[in-house]
Amino acid sequence: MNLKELGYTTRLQEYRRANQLEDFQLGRVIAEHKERYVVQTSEKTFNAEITGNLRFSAQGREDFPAVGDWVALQTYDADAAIIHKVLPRFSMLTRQAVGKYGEIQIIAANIDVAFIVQAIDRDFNLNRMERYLSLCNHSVIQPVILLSKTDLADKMQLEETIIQIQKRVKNTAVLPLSSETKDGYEQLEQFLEPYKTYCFLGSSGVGKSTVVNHLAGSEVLKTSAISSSTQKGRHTTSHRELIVLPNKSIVIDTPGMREIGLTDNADGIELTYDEISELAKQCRFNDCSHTSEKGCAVLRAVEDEMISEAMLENYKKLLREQLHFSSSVKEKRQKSKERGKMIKAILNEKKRDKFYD
Ligand SMILES: Nc1nc2c(ncn2[C@@H]2O[C@H](COP(=O)(O)OP(=O)(O)OP(=O)(O)O)[C@@H](O)[C@H]2O)c(=O)[nH]1
Ligand SMILES: [Zn+2]
Repeated sequence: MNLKELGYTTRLQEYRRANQLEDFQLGRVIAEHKERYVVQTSEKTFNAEITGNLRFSAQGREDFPAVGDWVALQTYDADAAIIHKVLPRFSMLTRQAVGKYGEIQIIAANIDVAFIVQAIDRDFNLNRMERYLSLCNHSVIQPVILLSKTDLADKMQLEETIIQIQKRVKNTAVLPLSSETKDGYEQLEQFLEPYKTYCFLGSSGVGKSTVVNHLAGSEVLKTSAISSSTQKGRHTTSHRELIVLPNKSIVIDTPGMREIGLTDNADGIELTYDEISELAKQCRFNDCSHTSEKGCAVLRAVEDEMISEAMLENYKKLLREQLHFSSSVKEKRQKSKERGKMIKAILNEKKRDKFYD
């Protein structure tokens, strides 16, 4: 497999040259296991760890490698390597780390297109869809909505659902798909370009793995079938989350997600709700909260049924959430700064005491 087949671009090549990384091997992270990484190079896969330097200079999760990352590595054994550098990402999908408030988790790096998968049955939820859209819009990731399991609905329900989506979500392709009947697969395959990287985002059980398996064909189906359900206790090399399809598109398999908390994401939200953002410019007050203010252009648009009230409510909710995240990050930074100052003061005092002893 050459690097191009893993998604290597001329931009990365230029970066490698400009930063004297040509003595290192280059590879893409295809799986991650608690600071241990499986990296695919043009020749083989390596089990890799990061250098101590990289770990100690890391300021947050963003500085560690993630699945989809390009890394410069030095091999030291038949299948072991050390990661020296994470190459700049062109996109990064993040969410709030579950159970760790104010911390981010990287879902995947260097993604071109994200399919937001929702099944037409119980899973379908417009608010959640907008949440995923905000995630994609925050980075330069093109979102496509994949409405799965369409065989579970009749024609009318399908049509109504698509209209419902299009009313709320503008400028985004909606692809109805059934892995049972194969309806929609032709259209899906038209979306998949060689050497570009895709991921399928959505709740558990919406049919993401089934789609990837169908696209991959029987040969990769085996590896996918193993990697889908429980990943515990398996040797890292057998597990890969980055799959190259027969048409040379690259798919990063992400786990089903129950929670998708937003991180520092105001721009992603504004882009997702560009209609509201545009209208807000016409509100009488600059800091209008669009709740009860006089001269609010957004509320007027809701009254005129130009935009839906549910959409406005979700917009506000997401904004509140990301504000909360941002301020808790700030608070954390402030606290650690204060702690640093305190330690410094104590050390200084000790020094002084020594001086007078
Ligand atoms: N009726 C119907 N069932 C489907 C379809 N696609 C998948 N399923 C079924 O839905 C269940 C879940 O499918 P998966 O592909 O494992 O779902 P997933 O999104 O990958 O789930 P996680 O791996 O947990 O994230 C399986 O029992 C599939 O057989 C479909 O198009 N129609
Ligand atoms: Zn307003």
